[in-house]
Amino acid sequence: MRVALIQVAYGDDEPMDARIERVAGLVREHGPGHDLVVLPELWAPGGFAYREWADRAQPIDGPIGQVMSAAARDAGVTLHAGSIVEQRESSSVADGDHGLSNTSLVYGPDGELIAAYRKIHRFGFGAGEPRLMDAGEEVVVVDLPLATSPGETVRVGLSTCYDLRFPELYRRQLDDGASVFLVPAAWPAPRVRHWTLLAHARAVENQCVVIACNTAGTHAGTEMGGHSQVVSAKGDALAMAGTGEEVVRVEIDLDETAQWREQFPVLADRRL
Ligand SMILES: O=C(O)CCC(=O)C(=O)O
Repeated sequence: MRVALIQVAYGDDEPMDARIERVAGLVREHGPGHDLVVLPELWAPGGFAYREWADRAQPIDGPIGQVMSAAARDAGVTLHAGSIVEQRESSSVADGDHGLSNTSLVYGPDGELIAAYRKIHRFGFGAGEPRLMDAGEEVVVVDLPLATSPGETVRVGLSTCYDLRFPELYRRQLDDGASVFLVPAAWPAPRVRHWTLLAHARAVENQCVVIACNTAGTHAGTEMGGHSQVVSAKGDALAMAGTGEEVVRVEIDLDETAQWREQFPVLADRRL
């Protein structure tokens, strides 16, 4: 499986509309020839731009979704478009809810929406996400089409940033058949060691590939950590970005995951 992670860098001075066009251009430029392109969490509204989130919220089929769907189609790739601040339909907003979710969107090479995942674990310890957004409740595992091998799919589990700290979520995804975990993030620089450590831990303990795309640059006073990474099911770093804007390209041998699980059958020793 050929994958490109686009580690987007941004600051406070780039208007959201300009960034949406710029990132769509990056998908069109770097996507062709890959099976999957992955973008970071909340790259359009700003991962830590709490004050702007309400104004920048959109429904799933809003302007960001439309531009990302077109970019996936033009590039002929499956696109994990990172996440948006989703303005949910009033029918899905319960009493006391904010009506907003941190929602990841995945499009197929035909531009159709394949999956949406609402971040389950909200980051901020009472401020930020828990104060402004509602927690997702659904574990999402989905078969993604491989654009360069028509008819073939890979089963992936979706999660977002802070979710990486909660191993039980990944066990659920594993039990639902995932062999790859996709993790967009806006993970800050001061804790980037946790980011790399936890991605390796999730890969090793579940014998799954981890594809984790972080943000770069500094916005809303928060320096992002970069270091987007792809970790094999054996726990080897197949690719690791630096700290700036970067496109990381990697070819993943999906057969190696099944071979490793057979060769070192640790999952068979679980006691439930
Ligand atoms: O867990 C962390 O250290 C960072 C999490 C985060 O920034 C997020 O979920 O947006």
